[in-house]
Amino acid sequence: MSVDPNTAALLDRASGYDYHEGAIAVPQENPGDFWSIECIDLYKSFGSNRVMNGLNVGIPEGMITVVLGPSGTGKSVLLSHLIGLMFPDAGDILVHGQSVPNMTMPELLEMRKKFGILFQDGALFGSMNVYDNVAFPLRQHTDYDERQIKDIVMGRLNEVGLANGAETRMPSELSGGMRKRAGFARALVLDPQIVMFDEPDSGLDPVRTALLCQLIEKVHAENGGTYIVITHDIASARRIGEYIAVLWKGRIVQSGDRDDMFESPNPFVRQFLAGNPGGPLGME
Ligand SMILES: Nc1ncnc2c1ncn2[C@@H]1O[C@H](COP(=O)(O)OP(=O)(O)OP(=O)(O)O)[C@@H](O)[C@H]1O
Repeated sequence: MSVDPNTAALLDRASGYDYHEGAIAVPQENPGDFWSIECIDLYKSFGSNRVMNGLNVGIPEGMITVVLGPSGTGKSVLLSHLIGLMFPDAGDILVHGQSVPNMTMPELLEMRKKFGILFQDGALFGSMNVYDNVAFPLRQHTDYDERQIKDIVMGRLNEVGLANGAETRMPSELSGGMRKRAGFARALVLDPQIVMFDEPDSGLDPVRTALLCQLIEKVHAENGGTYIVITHDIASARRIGEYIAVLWKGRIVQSGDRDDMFESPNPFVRQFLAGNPGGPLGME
């Protein structure tokens, strides 16, 4: 399947700028030293819909990376590839230097233990209260007794500001922001090395989005680890993105440190980060 001529022309123009696809070229002596995750020349189509179109990006170890792009541009598909829920038609994904598409099922299951994921709506089990939701991964994947589980669950709930009686409430009794915080606590209970957030700002007003961003930064500062935040919210990217990758039409237009990105000479990136409807990128 070929890329439509307008897209090809815009991507060619974008590739004339310094940073395009450049970041992945940073050498590392040992796998995982610098890049926690590397996506190399990823292609993925659903029928005639090409979603990943030669995507290259590195996710730096130990930082908060924001993957920013408009709706429908392949952000959730990218997340699914990182944890081996989807596989590329071509290209490779390395997690700490190991190729995800080439893993056996047991290796995949082991690799996924590195990840904690906060889904858009928190993805809580509706039939369990907040405490049992957060305890669930511990009961599934560890031999801890209930006293140890309680220590961890209440510690994590305290961290996200939900250890104040909210633990006994059902998900349907929580606000959208509380559901996300409960999902965040659950994503952390197994001490993941990599935490992914799929549009943490979706459905939240600007103040609650800002508070959630503050919480993500605080928890990251306390726990370390590699955080990947998928969003189309530029304010969130500016607030928490130490490293930012701009995704458009299944490719990374530019990635780099926040300051480099917000001072980018690349008109595509400038348009994205300014949220400006006028500019070289269209939303067609
Ligand atoms: N399982 C699937 N089967 C077929 N097409 C899919 C599948 N998953 C995603 N797509 C398509 O891939 C494209 C990208 O979808 P994706 O959900 O990754 O976008 P997104 O950038 O996360 O968008 P949003 O910000 O709206 O959530 C869309 O055209 C979507 O229809």
